[in-house]
Amino acid sequence: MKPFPTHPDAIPAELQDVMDRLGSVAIEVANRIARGGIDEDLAGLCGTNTDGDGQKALDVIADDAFRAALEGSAVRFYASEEQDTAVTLNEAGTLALAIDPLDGSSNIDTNLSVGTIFAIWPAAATAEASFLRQGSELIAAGYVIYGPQVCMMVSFGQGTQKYVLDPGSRSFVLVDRAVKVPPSSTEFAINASNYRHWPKPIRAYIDDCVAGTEGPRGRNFNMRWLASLVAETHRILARGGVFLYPRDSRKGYEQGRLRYLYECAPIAFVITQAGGGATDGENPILGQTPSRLHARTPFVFGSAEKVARITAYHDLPEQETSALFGNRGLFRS
Ligand SMILES: O=P(O)(O)OC[C@H]1O[C@](O)(COP(=O)(O)O)[C@@H](O)[C@@H]1O
Ligand SMILES: [Mg+2]
Ligand SMILES: [Mg+2]
Repeated sequence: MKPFPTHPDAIPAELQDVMDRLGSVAIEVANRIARGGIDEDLAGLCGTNTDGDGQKALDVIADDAFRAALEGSAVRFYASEEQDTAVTLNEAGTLALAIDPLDGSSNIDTNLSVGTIFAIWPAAATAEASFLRQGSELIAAGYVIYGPQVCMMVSFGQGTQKYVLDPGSRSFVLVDRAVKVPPSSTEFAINASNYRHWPKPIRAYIDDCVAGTEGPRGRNFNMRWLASLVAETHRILARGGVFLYPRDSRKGYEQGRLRYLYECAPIAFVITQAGGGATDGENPILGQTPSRLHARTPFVFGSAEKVARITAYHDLPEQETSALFGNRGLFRS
């Protein structure tokens, strides 16, 4: 049995082959995670990547495995969060694939969900031309979550589909062909330890949520932070809410933390195909063009109405965002 079933919307054969290869590696990675600590230490530090992030053993294992499996496929250019530059895998290939081989790697030793995020564009003449373009030109994107259940969420531009790994047959099974982000929820996700570094509109939005029934929103909210983008995305696809990783005043966080190619563009594609919203706080993520492979961007995504509300906070006059739950113009209209 093929690891990734034939897609109901009949995707091109070369894309189907790439999905099979991604599916098989994901199954291998899931098995390796399940056996972590028995014969290898997957959380052991083994270097730093081009962004200066510490690399864990599993970051490198996953990157090597995906790259090796895609050799000989239609993937011409392979750009990974773990590599300095894009790698040419097949001069005759027609696709360009960007990957975060292991997302949420600070969670490996805590046995919380981690994942793999991928984005596929048609290949252009060079790697730069293939990757430094708008996210709206993606032809496919998705992620695998290695959690209590292994799932793949993927979009080929016609909605978002959910697959669950059947460990018995070692193949992904389609369980929902039109996943939708629930429009309402009282949950938000942000790393609140950075509050003092955030821009005013983000502080104002969170102040109003935290004020609960006593603030301008007039209801209580709940907060989550898993430090694993795939796990946050999966929760938002299941029950709505909003995720924020804004730019902040710390050195190196001028454009937030998350990378456009390997994280934000693919997650934005999956979320918007599921009816949600995805911006940098003000403008749609998929309308942007990264300036370099490892470019970062502030990232806000989730239930469309919440994402739009956060954009509206950026349009408020300075005196309204600087006052702790002051008379936000938003609520007077
Ligand atoms: O530790 P912080 O600053 O809260 O950042 C958490 C974010 O970093 C990430 O772990 C970055 O991903 P990597 O593990 O691929 O570097 C995201 O998954 C997560 O949203
Ligand atoms: Mg990541
Ligand atoms: Mg990673």
